[in-house]
Amino acid sequence: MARPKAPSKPKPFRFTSVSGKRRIAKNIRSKTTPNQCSFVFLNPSKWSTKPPKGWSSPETWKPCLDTLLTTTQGVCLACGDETEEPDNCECSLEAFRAKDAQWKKLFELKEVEGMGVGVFAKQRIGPRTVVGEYTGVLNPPGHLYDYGEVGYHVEVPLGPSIFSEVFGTVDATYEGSFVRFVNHSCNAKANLVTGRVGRTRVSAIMMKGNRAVKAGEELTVNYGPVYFQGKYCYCGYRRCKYPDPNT
Ligand SMILES: C[S@@+](CC[C@H](N)C(=O)[O-])C[C@H]1O[C@@H](n2cnc3c(N)ncnc32)[C@H](O)[C@@H]1O
Repeated sequence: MARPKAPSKPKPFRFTSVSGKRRIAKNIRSKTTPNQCSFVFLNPSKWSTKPPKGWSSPETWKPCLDTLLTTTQGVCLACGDETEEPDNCECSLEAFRAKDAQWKKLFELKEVEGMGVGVFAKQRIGPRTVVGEYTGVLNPPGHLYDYGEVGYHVEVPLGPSIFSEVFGTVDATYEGSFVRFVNHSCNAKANLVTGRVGRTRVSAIMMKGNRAVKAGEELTVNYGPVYFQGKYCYCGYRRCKYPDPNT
């Protein structure tokens, strides 16, 4: 599972501002420009040659994508195989990612007042649709915010077992897919899920079983209570759980 060849020139994301102008997207706090990237990769120099605490078989430790992300368990997010038997499906990660690369057919990025950029559907997206993979650089356990910005990370279990207690984080601060722009709502219609495609563990956004987004509607997920410790939510839902008392 070598890192795929990166495109020669990284492409930034563009969004439509509230005034209707097309702009290059920036990260909320650092104002750095994230680039589009359709795969998960790692920088071996950030990973210790010693196995992380809790790693099940220290003698097999090797900080590479094959060791960290190959799994034979979990639901396949490409074909929906739920049997936890990866031999039932031969889904290809490349094909899954190639479909994701066409994201602009289904979604567009638009400014959401007070929340930066958000993801909007161009056409109806139905229940249980896998919307896109959360991609970026895989950071080691315990390095949640060392190399990135709060808000652009997802935790991912490492090693062959889905019951692993060792977690890394996929950091999309500088490189990631369009799903890094998905905002939080207390009435979210999608979830962030961890599954597999073929034999590779992936994190992706998936529509809930009973919810759909209409054309023109924003796609949102629930970030969970930990994210909102000490922060306010501006989702605007009438039963918002973390409202700003001053608004
Ligand atoms: C994964 S990013 C989403 C994309 C982000 N809007 C952007 O422009 O890059 C998460 C960040 O978006 C903002 N955000 C998303 N949903 C929010 C909400 N419901 N209320 C307040 N801020 C939100 C916060 O700054 C959060 O750290």
